[in-house]
Amino acid sequence: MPKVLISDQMDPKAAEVFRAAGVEVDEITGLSKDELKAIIGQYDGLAIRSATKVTADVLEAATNLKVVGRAGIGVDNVDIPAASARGVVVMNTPFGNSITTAEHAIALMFALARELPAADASTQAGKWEKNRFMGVELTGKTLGLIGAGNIGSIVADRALGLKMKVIAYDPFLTAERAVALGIEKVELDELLARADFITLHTPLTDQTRNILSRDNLAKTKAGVRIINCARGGLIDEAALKEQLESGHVGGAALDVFVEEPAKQNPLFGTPNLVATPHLGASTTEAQVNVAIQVAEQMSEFLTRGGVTNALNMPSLSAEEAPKLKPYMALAEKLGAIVSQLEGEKASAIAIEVEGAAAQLNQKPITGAVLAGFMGVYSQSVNMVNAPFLAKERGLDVREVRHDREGDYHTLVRVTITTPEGQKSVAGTLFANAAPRLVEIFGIRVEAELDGDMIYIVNEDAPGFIGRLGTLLGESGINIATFNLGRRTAGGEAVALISVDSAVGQDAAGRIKAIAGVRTATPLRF
Ligand SMILES: NC(=O)C1=CN([C@@H]2O[C@H](COP(=O)(O)OP(=O)(O)OC[C@H]3O[C@@H](n4cnc5c(N)ncnc54)[C@H](O)[C@@H]3O)[C@@H](O)[C@H]2O)C=CC1
Ligand SMILES: O=C(O)C(=O)COP(=O)(O)O
Repeated sequence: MPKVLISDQMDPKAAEVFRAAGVEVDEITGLSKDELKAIIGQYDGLAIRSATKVTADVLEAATNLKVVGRAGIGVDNVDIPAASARGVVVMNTPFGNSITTAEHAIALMFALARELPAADASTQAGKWEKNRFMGVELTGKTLGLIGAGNIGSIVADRALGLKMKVIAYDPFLTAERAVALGIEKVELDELLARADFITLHTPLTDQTRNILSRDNLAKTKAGVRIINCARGGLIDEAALKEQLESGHVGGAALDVFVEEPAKQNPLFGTPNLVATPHLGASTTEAQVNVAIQVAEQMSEFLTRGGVTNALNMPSLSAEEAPKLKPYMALAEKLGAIVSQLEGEKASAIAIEVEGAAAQLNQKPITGAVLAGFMGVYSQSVNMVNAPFLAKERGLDVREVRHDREGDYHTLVRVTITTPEGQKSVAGTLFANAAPRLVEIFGIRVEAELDGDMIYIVNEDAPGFIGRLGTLLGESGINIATFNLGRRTAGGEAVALISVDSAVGQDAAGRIKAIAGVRTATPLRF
C-alpha cells in the first residue's frame, strides 16, 4: 500500500481521501529539515503547503518518493529541477484557492483605501479619531495588475464590479484575452505611471523577482497603494519601506514576505503598512478544495498512474493511462534497444507515431522512449527524469505524428541520428496489446523484446543457424525464441534471439568468431 506524509497543516479531508483510495497516511506538521530528512525515506508521496521546504537534500533522503503534491498554487518551496532529476513528480492544485486569494487582495485593497486596520486599532484604544482617517473611493480609480493569470483575472473581474478601471502588465496576456476580461493591456512603465492601486499576481521567477524594484517603485504615481498577495521577493522590501516613509507610496498591504514566517520584517511598524501572515488561501472553502484535490491527484498517481496538474511531466488522465500503458511498454523497449545497440553515437532522437498511436497523447510515449533510452546509462530513470537526463546528455528530441496508417494499424518508430546517418527501429502492438519489434535498422523482423537476448548481424549463408545453435548449447545457453530477418537473400541478415540466461561477453566473443558474423551484442530488457 503506498504511503504518504502530510507535512503541513491541511484540511482533514485530505487524509480521508487518501485512506478511501487505499493510501496510508501520516500527518506530522512542524518538522525541522533534519527531522523531515530522517523520515522521508519511508514515503511514496509528500503532501505539502508552503511551509515545508522540499530542497535538494530533502529529496536526496527521499529514496522512495514518487510524488510531491502541493495543496495550493505556488511551488517555489519545491526544488523542481532536483525533483525532476530524481524522477519525482511535482503537482499542484492550480485553481482550488484562486477565488479566495483574489478576495484577499480585494480585502487588502479596501483595507488600504479606508485604513481599516489602523482605524480599528485606534477606535478600540478609545481614541475616536474621526478626523484622522480620511479614505479614498475606489470607484473610478485605476487598478494595475502585474500578472493577469488565474488570480489576477478574478481580481480584475471583482474590481470591474467596483467600477474601477483595470490595466494589466503581463507579457503572456493576449490582446483577445484582455478584451474578454474587459481590461487594458499595458507595458510595465505605463502601469507604474498610471495605477492608483497596484496588485501583484505573478509567480516568483528570475524574471519577476524584484519586479517592484527601487527604480520601478520610483516610477509609480505619487500616493500609489500596493497590494501583494503573490510572493515575497516581488517587491524590494527595503525600497518599499523608504517610499512608505517618504509618503510617495501611500500604503502597502502585504500578505507575503521575502522571509517567511515573517516575525521580524524591517517593514513592520512602517506607516501605512498592512500585514497578514500569508493568509491568501486561508478560507475554509479553499482549504477543503485544495486538500481534496491534492489527495485525489496524488492517490490517482500512486494507485493508477494518472497524472494531473504535474509541473514536471505531461498530464495523463486515469482514462488515458490504461490505453497508453501497452504503448509505453513498447516505447520503453524501443528506446532501450536503440540505446543498447547504437545509443552512444546518438546526437538526436525522433519519436514518430503512426496509425492508432497517432490518436493518443504522444508526450507519455516520448517520455517512455526516453526512459528506455536513458535507462541504459543510469539507474532509477523514469518518465519524469528521462527528458531532463536526455537534455543533460545533449540529445535533441523530436516528436512526429503521422495520421496515415502504414502496414501496421499502429506504429511507434524511434530514429536516432549518428555520425553514420539515421538509424531506426519500429514496433507495433498485436491485438492482445503485446509489444512487438517489427523493424530494426531497415530490416523487417518480428520479435518480442523481453529478458535476456542477443542481437546478431551476419551474412545470410547456409549453415549459420546450426553453428550458432551448437555454440550456444556448448555455452549452456538455452534458446527461448529465435527471430530472423534479412535485407536481401544472401545479403545482410539479423537474428534476435531470446535466451534463458544472460549471454556474457565470452559467449558473445565466440559468436562473433563464427564465419560471416559481423556483430553479436547481448541485450537485456
Ligand atoms: N498569498 C497566498 O496565499 C497565495 C498566493 N498565490 C500566489 O499567487 C500567484 C499567482 O497565482 P495564479 O494567478 O494562480 O498564477 P497563474 O500562473 O495563473 O498566473 C500568473 C500570471 O503571471 C504572469 N507572468 C509571468 N511572468 C510574468 C512577468 N515577468 N511579468 C508579468 N506577468 C508575468 C503569467 O503570464 C500569468 O498570467 C502565485 O505566485 C501564487 O503562488 C496563490 C495562492 C495563494
Ligand atoms: O497556493 C499558494 O501559492 C499559496 O501561497 C498558499 O499558501 P499556503 O497553502 O496557505 O501556505
